Amino acid sequence: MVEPPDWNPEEPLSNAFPPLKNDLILRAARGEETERAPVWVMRQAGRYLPEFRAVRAEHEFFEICRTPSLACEVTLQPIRRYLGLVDAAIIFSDILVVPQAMGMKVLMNPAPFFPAPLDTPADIARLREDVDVRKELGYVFAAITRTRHGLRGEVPLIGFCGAPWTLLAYMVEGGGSKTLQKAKTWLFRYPRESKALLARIANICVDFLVGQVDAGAQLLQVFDSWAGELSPDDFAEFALPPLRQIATSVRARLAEDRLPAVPLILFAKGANTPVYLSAAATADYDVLGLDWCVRPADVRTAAPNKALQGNLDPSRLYGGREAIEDGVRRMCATFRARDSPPKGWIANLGHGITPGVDPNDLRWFFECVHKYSVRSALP
Ligand SMILES: Cc1c2[nH]c(c1CCC(=O)O)Cc1[nH]c(c(CCC(=O)O)c1C)Cc1[nH]c(c(CCC(=O)O)c1C)Cc1[nH]c(c(C)c1CCC(=O)O)C2
Repeated sequence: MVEPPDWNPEEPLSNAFPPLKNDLILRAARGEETERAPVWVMRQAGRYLPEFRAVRAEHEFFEICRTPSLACEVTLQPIRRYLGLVDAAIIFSDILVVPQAMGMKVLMNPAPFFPAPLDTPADIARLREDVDVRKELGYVFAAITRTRHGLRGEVPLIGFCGAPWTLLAYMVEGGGSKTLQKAKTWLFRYPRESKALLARIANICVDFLVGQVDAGAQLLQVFDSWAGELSPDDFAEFALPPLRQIATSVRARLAEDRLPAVPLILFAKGANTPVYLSAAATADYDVLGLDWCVRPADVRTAAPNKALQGNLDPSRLYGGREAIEDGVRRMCATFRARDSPPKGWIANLGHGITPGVDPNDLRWFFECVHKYSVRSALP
């Protein structure tokens, strides 16, 4: 493990942060209709940015995650570049730091790789029994506190974690997978053990998310990247209970610890159709993230009390200025349709930005959102 040279675990977390200058995303997340849509993009600190690639050329992926000064630097890169255009920062880290905290080895070369995945439930014995989240993941908290100061109040800082189902899938598959055959074998062959492990992961996520708020995170997002690989019934049986557990417990713990009641975002990729969304809407998240395979008008009735986030196809950013402008115009018109009830909307892509996008095209995406998400700009 790389020892973070600039982080003293004994150092108290300072929470005297600079005052926030832009609260657009916080208002939208709470369900308010805003003067224009706040906008950020998933993976906005990433390989499409030359300044990120320059840092990556010098440091390993998890070394950046574990070194607060580096994590802070790459989190700030897109904020600096797009100042005045982007409305939130997301802390640089990865969802796979939680399996690491549970005692699993995870490499990134360049995709995630677990040298010793969980083959059968007997392997659960290899996991750390009690995870001291502050000890294992305190470097994320230190990075958040440092970044909150570094942001100087320009935009709010988002903390995040992976959802238990997506994390279990990585821990069992040992990396990415097209079919999730091993992870699904677990769910269907060992449902009891799977549910127990999902609940155990959820408990760690709760400590991790509460710690991130304590350190300075102003919104939280849970990424369930593989939610849509489950049938609606299996989603409801396996993925949803730990997602509910996370939202309910995080809110209770924040209140107990007198921490800010930050908005919670759930991005359950692929779990987009009304049947999934009406289930997801029963969990206590403020915002539901959408991928690009659904029209907002079709889901408003399934989740009437939720703000929405999304949902331009990230590949549109490869299509040039006209394709981006057309896509954003249409996205704004559908999220802001006159006959839809006014409700919070956070503009975003429908999944993470991909390597190879021209950073100037992302700038154009932001500019188009600023232009077309103003209600009066629409026909
Ligand atoms: C599934 C998942 C992972 N990580 C994450 C998810 C959920 C979102 C999603 O579905 O995309 C979440 C994530 N990963 C990263 C962030 C940082 C914050 C941000 O800018 O959004 C966040 C929020 C950095 C990263 N995480 C990773 C990179 C690129 C790796 C590199 O720098 O070499 C970055 C910037 C690597 C990573 N990490 C992961 C994969 C599958 C990969 C490799 C493939 C890929 O890049 O998409 C696991």
